[in-house]
Amino acid sequence: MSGQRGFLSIESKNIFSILKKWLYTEQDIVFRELISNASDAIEKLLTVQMADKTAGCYPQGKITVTLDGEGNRIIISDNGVGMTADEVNRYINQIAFSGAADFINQYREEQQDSIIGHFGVGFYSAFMLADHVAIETKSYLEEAAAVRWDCKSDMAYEMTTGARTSHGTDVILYLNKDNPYIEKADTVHDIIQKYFLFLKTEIYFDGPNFDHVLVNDTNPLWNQPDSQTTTESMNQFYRECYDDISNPLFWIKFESVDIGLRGILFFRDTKNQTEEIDGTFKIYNRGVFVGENIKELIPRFVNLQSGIIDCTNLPLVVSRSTIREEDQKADMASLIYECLSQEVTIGINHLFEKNRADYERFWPHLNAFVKYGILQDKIFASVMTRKVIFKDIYGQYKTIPEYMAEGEASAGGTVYYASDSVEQAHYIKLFKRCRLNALLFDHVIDQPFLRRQELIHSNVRFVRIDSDGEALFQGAIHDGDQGKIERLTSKIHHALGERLGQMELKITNLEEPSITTLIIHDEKSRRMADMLEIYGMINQADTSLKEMQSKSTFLVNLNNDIIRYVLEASEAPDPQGANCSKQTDLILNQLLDLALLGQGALNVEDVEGFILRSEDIINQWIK
Ligand SMILES: Nc1ncnc2c1ncn2[C@@H]1O[C@H](COP(=O)(O)OP(=O)(O)OP(=O)(O)O)[C@@H](O)[C@H]1O
Repeated sequence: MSGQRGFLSIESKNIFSILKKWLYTEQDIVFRELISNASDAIEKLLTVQMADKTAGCYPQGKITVTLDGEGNRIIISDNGVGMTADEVNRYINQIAFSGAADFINQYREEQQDSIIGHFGVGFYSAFMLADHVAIETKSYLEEAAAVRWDCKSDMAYEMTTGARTSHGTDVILYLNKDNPYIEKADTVHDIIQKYFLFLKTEIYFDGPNFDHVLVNDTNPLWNQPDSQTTTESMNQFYRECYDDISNPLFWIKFESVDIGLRGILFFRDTKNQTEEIDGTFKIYNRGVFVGENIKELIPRFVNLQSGIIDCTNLPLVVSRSTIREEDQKADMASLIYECLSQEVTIGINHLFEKNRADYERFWPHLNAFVKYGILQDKIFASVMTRKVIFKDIYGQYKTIPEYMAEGEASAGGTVYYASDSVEQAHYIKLFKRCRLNALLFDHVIDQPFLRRQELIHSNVRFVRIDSDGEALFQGAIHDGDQGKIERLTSKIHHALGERLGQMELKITNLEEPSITTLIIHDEKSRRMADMLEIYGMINQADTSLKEMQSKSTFLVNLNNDIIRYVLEASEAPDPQGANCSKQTDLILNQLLDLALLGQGALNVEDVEGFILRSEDIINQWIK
């Protein structure tokens, strides 16, 4: 071939100037671009072979990256389709594909990293590392001559007869003095592995301390049939891929032929941490790394777990020859997004339906994930809302429909819940004593989850265990009670006076005789008070202000021995001269304090009175 010289076309100037700006920012992408081209060339040859039965049988595709320290070169070789002189002219010299130029112009104003990270600038990225780039290539076509192309970054090129004897391409980078790779074979190996860990074509690396080392896994687990994968292989894959010392709890393998998507979602062992942290989602395009945790592709709640997807139609790597319209890109992204929502929904629902024991065993790790998913994702919510489980106060897991079906406490469409099993321990015990049930809503996500449930199910009321319980404890007034109620009311007002504050007094016969007194909140006003506290409008310690905000009732059980004693106690001095009224006052004050203590709402000022009265009672015993 007689030498051909020329200058690169005008559009390439744009690319060069942009590349210069990007210099030193993300030089790793040179490897991504050039190895992708090599892999494409091998794929093209396979396509030719499949389409044309008369075509020869080509050797298995192979890419070799060589770090030549002595020659100060990096060489990327493939045995793919190669290029004829005409193709080099068309694809390399005239990069005048207007689409690409437009595309680059459009994005040049944007943040540079995001452009180069997501959209390949192709072969010309080689000039980020090298002042001089050469191509040695030979087309697979019979009779095609080998071609050598040399270009120094002054934009002039020269084409001469090449040295290759077999089809394929070598791209040779004569490195700049200040390139960061020549002494760092380990770094180069790791970069290739980062981008091409799962490429279908074998990639070998040669360099100081690397003797033709295979870099990638050409048959990743998500491409293998289930019969070939074992629990141990999955566990090992997960631990290595996500640098975790624990095995995953379980995984979901999925595939959508329509959009060319395959992947695995690993459910992480969160070790019962109360604050779950995000997982890592790795995204590949035909085994080429695209990015991690890309929010346009991975539903937010799915990203609480770790996973991997490989999609042949990913929009984020845009080939110069297949630049897609913006709206099409957005469509593909939302298809992937929806597909992931669906797969996760199917997987978790399957676990609930087919293996409830494991679903419950994993629940501490899945709790926030499932509830967050319901709050955030319509598809997931439509299936999983009725399958959220809560521990009840007896330690059994139940869905809300299961709890409602039990009757008793849920009569009238009410779900009783405890939001803090320590703070509300007194009421939990009370519920147990009355053989009633309530669910534990004690995760931080439970309150927003509950509010959403109320919006959706207007016929279900959620009531905290210490609120609106009067109906639950089934108070009743019998014939002849009226007189007792009046007498007791007067004794209570005499004893407690101002201490009752805004509280309503209610005297009734509760079915359960062991309950003496109870403070019951009005659910609505209690929530209002809690909200004011959350927004800092009420100080947490300021229990009296909180009380004022939340309407509550002081419930006194006529069907209780202590209350009967108070009721019957004479107000005249006894034969020893003791003042009986003083004694009932003391008992009633003490009962109010105990009710407040049960609520965790005893004021600092009241504590002193409570201690003195308690000592008084002990003194009366020991005398
Ligand atoms: N190793 C190779 N073997 C055969 N042809 C190649 C090789 N490298 C590049 N080419 C040809 O040169 C063209 C331009 O490559 P370039 O990497 O610049 O763009 P692209 O691969 O089309 O798009 P992208 O911007 O995504 O990289 C390719 O489309 C291909 O036809």
